[in-house]
Amino acid sequence: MTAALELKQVTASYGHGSVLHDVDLEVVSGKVTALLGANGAGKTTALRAICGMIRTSGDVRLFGEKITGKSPEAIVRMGLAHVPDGRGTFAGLTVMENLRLGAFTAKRSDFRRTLDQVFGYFPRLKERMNQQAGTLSGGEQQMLALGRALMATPRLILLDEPSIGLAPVIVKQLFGILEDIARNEGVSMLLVEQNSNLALKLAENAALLEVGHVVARGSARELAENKEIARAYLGHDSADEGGKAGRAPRYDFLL
Ligand SMILES: Nc1ncnc2c1ncn2[C@@H]1O[C@H](COP(=O)(O)OP(=O)(O)OP(=O)(O)O)[C@@H](O)[C@H]1O
Repeated sequence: MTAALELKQVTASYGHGSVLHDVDLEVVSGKVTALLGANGAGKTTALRAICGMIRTSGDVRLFGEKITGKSPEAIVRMGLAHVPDGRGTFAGLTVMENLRLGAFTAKRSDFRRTLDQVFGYFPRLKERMNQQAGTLSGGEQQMLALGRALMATPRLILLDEPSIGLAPVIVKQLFGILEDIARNEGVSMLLVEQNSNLALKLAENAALLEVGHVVARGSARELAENKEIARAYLGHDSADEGGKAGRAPRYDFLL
């Protein structure tokens, strides 16, 4: 089966030195892949590189079609949606106006059906459709960011830290909805998440970035059950055992 997303030997920079180095990564069609790593490892940069937002070399393919070098708009039109860190909703626009903006690349005839689907997942957005996005709670804004992405009828969604700043009960609800979207709509996802335990529960596969290099890759279960990785990255860190993020060895057996 063609991968939803495939990166081969991808290098990316902000103009100075490279931040991503020869990254290979895959998202299986219809599945969730988690991209994990410590602060500054390059996770957000990887999402920006995929979206065409920064200078990138190597091969990035969306459902088999090369997208390296294409404009962000062209890539969105090919079926990719990006829910960025900080959510990226327009604070001065209403919920409905934000959702309409999300639909700008979608077929007009899909609008009503997609809107009903979004309101089905997020009834709170329907209740608040005339409210300014900037007045929503953090959880509602994250729902709006996801709803706006869904309005583009994407085949692949890139999610950057959806749980950040949200109360645990809202995070649980949000991840339940992400699971439903992946399962019911067959939408593929690449999920960047600081909360690795949560991400590995949702994802089938995962990759671990360290200073711009992929140092481990495998099924989510393999990564979750690996003691060294768990110690270094998954919140079971222990100073006695020397497991500090950023000092982990390479896990070549998983590459
Ligand atoms: N706009 C930018 N211009 C220059 N350098 C940047 C920019 N954004 C990020 N960087 C640098 O790129 C490296 C990777 O940052 P990135 O934000 O991708 O990491 P991350 O894994 O997403 O971490 P975090 O979880 O802290 O956001 C860091 O060294 C960071 O300082």
